[in-house]
This record gives sequence, structure tokens and C-alpha cells, in this order.
Amino acid sequence: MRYAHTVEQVRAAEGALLARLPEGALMQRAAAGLAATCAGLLAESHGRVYGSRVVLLVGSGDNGGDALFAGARLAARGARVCAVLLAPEQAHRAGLAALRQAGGVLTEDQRDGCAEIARADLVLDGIVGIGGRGGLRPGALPYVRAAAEADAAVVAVDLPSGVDADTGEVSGEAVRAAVTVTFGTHKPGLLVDPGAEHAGVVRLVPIGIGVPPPAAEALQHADVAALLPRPTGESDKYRRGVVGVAAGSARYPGAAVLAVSAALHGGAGAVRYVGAAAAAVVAAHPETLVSEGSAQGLKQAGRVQAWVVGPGLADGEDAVRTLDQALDAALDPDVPLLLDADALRLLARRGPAPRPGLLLTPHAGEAVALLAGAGVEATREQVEAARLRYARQLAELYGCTVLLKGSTTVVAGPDPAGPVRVNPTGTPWLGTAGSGDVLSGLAGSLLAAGLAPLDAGSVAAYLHGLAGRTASLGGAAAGAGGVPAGVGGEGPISASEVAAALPAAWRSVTDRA
Ligand SMILES: NC(=O)C1=CN([C@@H]2O[C@H](COP(=O)(O)OP(=O)(O)OC[C@H]3O[C@@H](n4cnc5c(N)ncnc54)[C@H](OP(=O)(O)O)[C@@H]3O)[C@@H](O)[C@H]2O)[C@@H](O)CC1
Ligand SMILES: Nc1ncnc2c1ncn2[C@@H]1O[C@H](COP(=O)(O)OP(=O)(O)O)[C@@H](O)[C@H]1O
Ligand SMILES: [K+]
Repeated sequence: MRYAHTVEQVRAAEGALLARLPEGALMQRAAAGLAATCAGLLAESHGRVYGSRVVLLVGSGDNGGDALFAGARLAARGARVCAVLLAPEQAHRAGLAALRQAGGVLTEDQRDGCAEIARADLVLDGIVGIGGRGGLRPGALPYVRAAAEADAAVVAVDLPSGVDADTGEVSGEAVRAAVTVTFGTHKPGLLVDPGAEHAGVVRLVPIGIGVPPPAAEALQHADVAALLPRPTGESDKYRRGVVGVAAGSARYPGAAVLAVSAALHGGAGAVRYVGAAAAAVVAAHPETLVSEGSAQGLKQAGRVQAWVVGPGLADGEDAVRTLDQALDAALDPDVPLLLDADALRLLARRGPAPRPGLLLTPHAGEAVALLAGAGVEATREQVEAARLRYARQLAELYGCTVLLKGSTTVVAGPDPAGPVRVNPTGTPWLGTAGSGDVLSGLAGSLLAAGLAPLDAGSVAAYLHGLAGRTASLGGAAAGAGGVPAGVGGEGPISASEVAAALPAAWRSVTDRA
């Protein structure tokens, strides 16, 4: 698991350690790790550290201090290091002295600074770290733009300047890094877009701080492998869990087919389908247990261990009755219930209806409707810019687990003190019609297999992201979790292909665990 902590938590942990250690010890640990990463990147791009050109962007706080000390270490190995001081009076004194002593040079001149950046092999962003407030200030913009245009690898110190450490929000421009070297623990803003997209590959340098339970966390392969259900000798289809899918309509039969397809690949022993698309479902998946007719007969469908309600239901009377049945006691309240797509819009009209085991899976547009249903106004853009905050708020308002889909999928449980799960897998190619139906079928299957809503949602998002990448790479198994999606080598995919790639994604997780 990768854990992330808020600035407040980091400050508290850092304070306890600072009191015990000699002055500057923590910064030296940070700078040593930072310099080692930079040396590795220079060796890759330039062949060696000696003779390479490094520019440090140095702000007014300790983030700049880290950059200066790391720069001094690189200068001592023969790199030509130039520090650009954005706030010369406040730049870290001891860091400046160390850099000068190692042979580095300083400039405050914007034209010189930009010219140095244009010919650099590596630019270190030490403008601002966890002490930052608001977006980048105007004085930093010319340098940040020059770095974006240069060939140099940009390495962010602790986090890309301009990204909000706690939320990943970016107001205006922010540094775009190839690599971010972060200290002590991840920051939530490094795991969630738009911050995650600016951070590039994130490397953690442990500096010995002890931290409390995390504010956010990201699953990795081993965590997912440990959570995935595995049949034993005693298992049969019923013991493995049966998932019920109430989805599809005469207008949208395909949503039902996709949700059922993913549910069949999601670890449950059997799938029961009720709804208007039974013929299409059986034609595509003859192993499905179907109830003919409308999706009203949830209770008559037979015993299930979880329900998935919503994909492609449309918003007619059938859909309303189906949601009413799902929520109003027709179903055993102990059976977990996943609501997606049309069911979410109908739920928004009713307002919060808390029940145990409830998992909502909105995209940003559906999240806006749900927020409105609980009396909170927000736009789609606001939700996309601050996913952690809105996922938490929805979970609290609706008293349940909320999986907010999008470029970074996040899953928040109803306990405001619990961590939010941030999904590290995926690819923008997943933004294709029906892809969400696949996710809900898969998550429902994991609920039926006995996973708690937070685990079912986050494991489903993880496998869905891997399957998307696998399909997008033409069937080659996708890379390890935790590595941000690149689109190199990837190509367009359909939701059916994502569903078909789920078993390969599953195997890639269990094989490597
Ligand atoms: N945590 C740890 O354990 C360790 C932390 N370490 C390092 O320390 C870093 C935190 O250092 P920090 O506290 O000095 O704050 P930092 O981020 O350098 O900036 C603060 C200064 O910037 C200014 N400023 C504010 N907003 C701004 C903006 N938008 N744009 C521009 N400037 C802005 C503001 O001054 P102002 O101008 O507002 O008076 C303020 O003085 C941390 O990220 C990590 O790198 C490691 O060394 C070792 C262990
Ligand atoms: N830019 C993106 N990067 C990664 N995943 C994405 C991106 N855009 C969409 N997705 C994923 O694709 C799926 C789309 O679901 P949804 O919006 O419900 O589509 P549909 O209703 O067509 O099924 C979600 O799992 C979402 O997280
Ligand atoms: K920084």
C-alpha cells in the first residue's frame, strides 16, 4: 500500500523528530535521496553526472534548501550547477553556502536563469513544497514555462510547485515534473489528478518520520492479490457468491450485457440478471441465470449476495420501480447494493437513503446530481478539480461508500476519519462508452464474493484500470500498479475489450504477488 498524509500530519510528525535530531539532519537525508535520484537520471540521459548541467529553482523556504543541498552534492560530483534564486533575501543560507563551496553558481537574473534552463540536462523544482499556499506566483512563471519548453528532465522536490499537497488541486499553472522525489510519506495531492498528472513518477525517500494513520492510500499489486477471492476445495457456485444485476432497458440493452460480462469475470460463482435485456444477455453470456421481463422483479430473482442496479436502466417507470424495490425493503438490507448510472440520477431525486453495504459509483456529472440531491451546489469542473473533497463529502452526505470515477478514481467510505483510496491504475483510453458498466459489474461481483464496499470498489477500479491498459496495449499485460499510465504503445479500446481483458488483469496481479 502507498500511504499519503496531509501537510498538517507531516508537520506534526516532523516536529517530533526535529526535536530529537541535530539541526539540519532531516534536510540532509532529504537532499541525499534527492541527489541520488538526480544522479541516476543524469547517468541515463547524459551518460554521467560529471559535466552535466543542472539548474536549481530555489524559493524562499526549506524546499529550496533541499534543492540547494542536493545541488551541492551534484556539484561535488562534477555537475555544473546553477541556482536561480526566486527570493534571494530569503533563500536558505546554509544551502547557499554549501552550493557555493561545492563550486555551484547563483543568479537572480531572469534572462540568465531562463538561458541556463534552456541548455540544462536537469531542472530541480525547489520553488515551494508543503509550505505553499495558492498557485504559482507570477515571478515563478517564466522559469516554469522555460523548463516546460526545455529538453531537461524536470524533478520536483517533495511535490510539483503549484500543486496543492492535500488535494491535488492546481490553481492556474503548476510545474510538470518527470519525476517527483517526495520525503517521508506521499502527499494526497501526488496521487490524485490533476496533481498526480503533474507529479510524473513519484519516488519516496524515507527520512525516518513516524506518521499517523493515512489520509489517503493507494493499493498495489500485493494488496489487491490479498483481497481477491480465491476458491477453495469446499467452494461451489453459491458459496463463492451470486451477484444480481438489474440493468439495461429496451433502449440500452448493451449496458446489461457489459455489466453481466464483467460480473461473470469478477470472481462471483454465478450471475442472476433481471431486466428488459434478458435475450441479449443470454445470447452474449449463456451462463447467466435470467429472469424474463422488466427489472421490477428483484425479489423474485432468487437469492444473491450483492445487487448491482442501474447501468442502462434509463429513467422510465420501470427504472423508478426498480430503484424503489432496491431501496425499500424488498431486498434483504444485509445484501450489499451497488447503485450506478441511471440509478444514481434517480437516487439524487430522492436524496440520501443510507443503508448498510451501499456503494455508489458516480462519474463527475452524476456526482453533481447527487450533491444537488443533498442540497449542495457544485459544477462538474469543481468536482473534477477536487475529487478527494467531493468523494468524502458525498460519502458523508449519503452515509455510504462512494467511488468517484474519472481520470483518477477515488473511493471514500462513510467514516470521515478513514483513508480515501486513490486508484493508481488506468488509462485515458478507458473513457469510452460502457466502460463504467464494466466497472460496476466487476465491483458487484467482488461485493458478492464478500469484500467490503471500500475494498470491492477500490479493487474493481484497480483491475478495471489494468484491464484497460492491457486491452489498450493489444493484450500485453499492463505494467505494475503505482506507475502512472502513459499512452505510449496504447491504442483505442471498446468496453467489451476491457471486460474481456479482466481475467488477464486478475492473473497479472496474482502472478506477481
Ligand atoms: N516535512 C519534513 O519532514 C521535511 C521537509 N523538508 C522540506 O521542507 C519543505 C517545507 O519547507 P517550508 O516549511 O520552509 O515551506 P516551503 O514549501 O519551502 O515554502 C514556504 C515558503 O514559500 C513561500 N510561499 C508560499 N506559497 C508560495 C507560492 N505559492 N509560491 C511561492 N512561494 C510561496 C512562503 O513565504 P511567503 O513568501 O509567503 O512569505 C514560505 O516561506 C518540504 O516541502 C520539504 O521540501 C525537508 O527538508 C526535510 C524534512
Ligand atoms: N481520462 C481517464 N483516465 C482514466 N480513466 C478514465 C478516464 N476517463 C474515464 N475513465 C474511466 O472510464 C470509466 C467511464 O465510466 P462512465 O463515465 O460511467 O462511462 P459509461 O457511462 O459510458 O460506462 C470510469 O471507470 C472512469 O474512471
Ligand atoms: K517543489
